[in-house]
Order: sequence, then C-alpha cells, then structure tokens
Amino acid sequence: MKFEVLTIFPEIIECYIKHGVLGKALNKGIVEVKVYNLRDFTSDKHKKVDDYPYGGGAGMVMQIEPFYNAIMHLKADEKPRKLVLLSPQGRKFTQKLAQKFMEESKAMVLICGRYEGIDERVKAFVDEEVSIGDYVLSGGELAALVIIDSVVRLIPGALGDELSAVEDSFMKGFLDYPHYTRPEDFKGMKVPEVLLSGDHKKIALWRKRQALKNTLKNRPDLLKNLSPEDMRILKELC
Ligand SMILES: Nc1cc(-c2ccc3ccn(Cc4ccc(CN5CCCCC5)cc4)c3c2)n[nH]1
Repeated sequence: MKFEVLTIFPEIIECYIKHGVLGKALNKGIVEVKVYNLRDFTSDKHKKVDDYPYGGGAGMVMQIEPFYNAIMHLKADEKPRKLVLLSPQGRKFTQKLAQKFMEESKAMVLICGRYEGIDERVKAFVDEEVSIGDYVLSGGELAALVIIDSVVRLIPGALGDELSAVEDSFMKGFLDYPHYTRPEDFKGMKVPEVLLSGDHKKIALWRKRQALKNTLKNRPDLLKNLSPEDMRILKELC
C-alpha cells in the first residue's frame, strides 16, 4: 500500500513513520510513504500557501493553487488513488473505515491543511473528507498519521507473525481487557490470581467479563449486536 501525504510540514510525517510497526512495515516493503511539501507546488518566490479569508474573519486560509498543482502532479501517472482531505468537519474515522481503506485502496493521498483550513474548492478534487474526532487540531498531519498507522496495522504481515490486528478490541466491537506482566507483586499491587492459574478457559472468561465491564463503564455505545453468551455475561455485571 502506498500513502502520499501533502503538507507544509513534511518533517512531522517523516519523523513518525521511521518508528515501530510503521518503520518495520516500511523496511519490509509492505507499505510506502511519500511526503510532498506543498511549498514546492507554489509559483511565487516566497512560496506563499495562505491568504486572508474572503468575507473576513480571523486567521488565514490555505490557497487552492498548491493543492491543485500537487494533486495534478500525482495524477500524472494515471494510477488509481483515493484522495482524502483531513478536516474537523469530515466523516468520523473509525476502525471500520480503516478496514475499508485497507481493503479498497492500493494508494491513498492524505491532504493536510494548516491555519484555519483550506479553500473549499479543493474539495472538488478529493474523494473523502475525514475527521479523526470531535476536537480541533492545529493541522491535518496528526490525523493523517492516525490513518496511516491504523490502516497499516491491518495489512496482513505488517504486525509480524506473533501479532494480529484482528485481535484489536475495536475489531471485536468492545474495549480491551486489562493486561499485566512481571512483577507479580509491585508494592503490594498484585496480578489477578486467575492470570497465574494456567486455566485458559477461566482466563478467557475473566478477560471477556473485564472487557465487557470496561466497555459498559467507558463506551456503552459500543455494546450492540452482542452474542447471547456476551449478553448473559453483561447481565451478570449489571
Ligand atoms: N479531527 C480533526 C481534524 C482536524 C484538522 C484537520 C485539518 C486541518 C487544517 C487546519 N486545521 C486547523 C483548524 C481548522 C479549522 C478551524 C476553524 N474551525 C472553526 C469552527 C470550529 C471548528 C474549527 C481551526 C483550526 C485542521 C484541523 N482537527 N480535528
């Protein structure tokens, strides 16, 4: 899978993708990330990318020309790609949308604005407008990294043999169970006995109960389409 990122701060993207799962996926050739500086697609000596908003208002708005020039440059190879604009007003990004992007797109262009946003006319050239949550960031780069990271985790082989994104809790429809590792007793804070029992059936049931308990407490909105067994466990918790 190939990601092409348009931004005025390429360093933000370049620094993050070197590390962890993403770094390994890049080294394995499972994913390719190319970052383009929008200033390289300007036509003035000052490499200007923003201007005052028509109609007045605070702040600056990013001009359409650098975005247009960059998008036309990418499209010159006539390869199919999904163009995604990051914005506070976009469609909410979820694990389900990450799965859809991974399954449907061989290449994605992630368009990152800054300032108070970008000229509305850019939207004529994009396929999706996506928000990663109901809060305002300073630009699209963090949102682009969230999308890259969560989509790459879903690519078969990206996480290495021992891990699988399929196990990620959001894929199962509720939150994760608690995790523990050594030491068994840290300043009197002990690991739950059941996890030391070696009884895998009991451990699995305990983890399911804990996951449902966490979900009921923090994200009851995720508790739908439960299996009869999960519903039985949930009723015991109420
Ligand atoms: N999920 C998410 C994505 C983004 C995102 C993505 C892309 C850009 C490009 C610029 N910014 C910063 C920005 C955009 C708009 C405003 C004005 N607006 C006024 C009314 C209330 C909402 C904000 C202020 C600052 C971005 C922010 N934030 N959150």
